[in-house]
Amino acid sequence: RIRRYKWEVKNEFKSPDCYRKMVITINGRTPGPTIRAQQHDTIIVEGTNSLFTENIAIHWHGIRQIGTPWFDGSEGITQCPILPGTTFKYQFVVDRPGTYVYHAHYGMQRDSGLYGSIIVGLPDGESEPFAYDYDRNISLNDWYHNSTTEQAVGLSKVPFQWIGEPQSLLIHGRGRFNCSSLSVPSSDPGFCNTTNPDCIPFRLIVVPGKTYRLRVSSLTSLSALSFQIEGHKLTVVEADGHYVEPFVVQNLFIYSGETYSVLVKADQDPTTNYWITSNIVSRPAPNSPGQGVLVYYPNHPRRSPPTIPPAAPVWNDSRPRMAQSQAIKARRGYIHTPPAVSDRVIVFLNTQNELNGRRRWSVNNVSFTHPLTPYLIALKHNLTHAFDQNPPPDGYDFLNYDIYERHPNANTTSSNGIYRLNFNSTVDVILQNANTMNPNNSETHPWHLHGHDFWVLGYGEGKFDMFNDPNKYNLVNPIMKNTVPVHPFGWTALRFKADNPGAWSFHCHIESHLFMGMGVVFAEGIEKVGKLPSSIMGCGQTQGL
Ligand SMILES: O=C1O[C@H]([C@@H](O)CO)C(O)=C1O
Repeated sequence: RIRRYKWEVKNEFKSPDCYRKMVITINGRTPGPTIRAQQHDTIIVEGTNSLFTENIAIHWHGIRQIGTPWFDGSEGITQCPILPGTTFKYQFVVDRPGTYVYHAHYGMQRDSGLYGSIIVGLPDGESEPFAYDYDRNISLNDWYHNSTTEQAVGLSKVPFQWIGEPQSLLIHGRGRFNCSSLSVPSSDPGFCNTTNPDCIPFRLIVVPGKTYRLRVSSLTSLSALSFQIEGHKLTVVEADGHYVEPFVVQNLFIYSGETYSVLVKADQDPTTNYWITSNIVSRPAPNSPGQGVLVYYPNHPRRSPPTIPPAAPVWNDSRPRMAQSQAIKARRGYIHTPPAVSDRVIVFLNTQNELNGRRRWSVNNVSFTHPLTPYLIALKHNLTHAFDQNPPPDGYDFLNYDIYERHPNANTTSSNGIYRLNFNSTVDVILQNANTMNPNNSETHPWHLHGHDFWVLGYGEGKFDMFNDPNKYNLVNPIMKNTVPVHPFGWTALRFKADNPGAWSFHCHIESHLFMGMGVVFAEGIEKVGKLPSSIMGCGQTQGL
């Protein structure tokens, strides 16, 4: 089946957390419309860019774009930007059931509210390996009051001006900023108003005794979150479109770019309502939690729970987060066994550095910059001057580097060179975390791979040991994912098959970190890429192709 969507992308004033701000909407909404489809359907989205002055590009996160690498939606990698006033048609097949997301992939535009969910069901007659009565969707986000452009200017200026922590957390597009905390109150009553209908808290109405499949996704700009429903256990059954061997948690840790399905049974005292909360972990965030309400039918939906919202986990204890990452295994009967060995091992040391006085993030001491000509087009048309032809390094100085200290060479290098992978080869990637430029500090980075799923072979603390740690890899039932955290001062090991012809971004899903250079590009099987559509052309050296 073909599912067609016509979207208009616009600037509008909205108050998702009661504070009025210019946002980017799709057909008047943020989050945008949910795409619902069945496995093997073709999705056609005709998106008109009605922004006044900004380009756009939309990435279909978790959809591998097999045979359509030009519709991945990553500006500068797979396409030229979509200019204001123009309409771009994305067309691709959703080849796997599961929970996915879409979002802007142009600069840090996702932060302005251009995001939504993609839900792919099984074909008729097939069923999931778990039972539930109702299917519901919750997207989580964090929210800033200044504009994406202001953030970008601060991040790229000397001295560096950090974006700071978000002003609020949104649950399905709604949050609650404390308007009375504004230092300069506005005379305009609509400017920050807790009675604004845009910021009515999210409510999930449940029927006592029924089981709900909640599809929880996070598209935060920065924050790692802990999600919980007061008094209710969450059974994790799906991660990034793959079935998980079920396990029960009180709170789900979720990183930007991840999706999960959890089963929740409405089995508590039905005479009251319960808090649904999101809290920031891994960073010392001063703000209040995201709050929604689980409403037991037929209680009044406006009735607040009688309790104080459940306490957040301690923000700086990474052990429970590491433990939950390690608990996620492929479900029995749905295991894709990884290749036993790999053809190439690439170790990515993640560091914070400076480049000509600017604060940057680097991978193996290379801070990524975008070329003007998208890689896919440059590679296919052999435009060898479009980007640096020298590949970045496959590793770093393992023996001597101290991950618990600041990078000794504060001045990093920058490049737009890429990693060329042999087609159909098996590649291992070890993400190695380290100290930032601040003493005794290491952050959490969710890394997202376009165009593929990878097996998560293991996580560890400290410096990855090339000789011993590979012996501990899980080759029996590793989960496949497209986004994975690397925990503070830790490492994460992945394996994937370079079997999807195209050019694919692999990057930290924190908007500001990617903007500051925390990403790489993989290319494989370019000779197998079909004829590129002319709609992706127009920028850099692609004019006239
Ligand atoms: O990129 C970042 O910069 C700041 C901080 O390191 C600046 O000192 C921070 O918390 C980041 O994640």
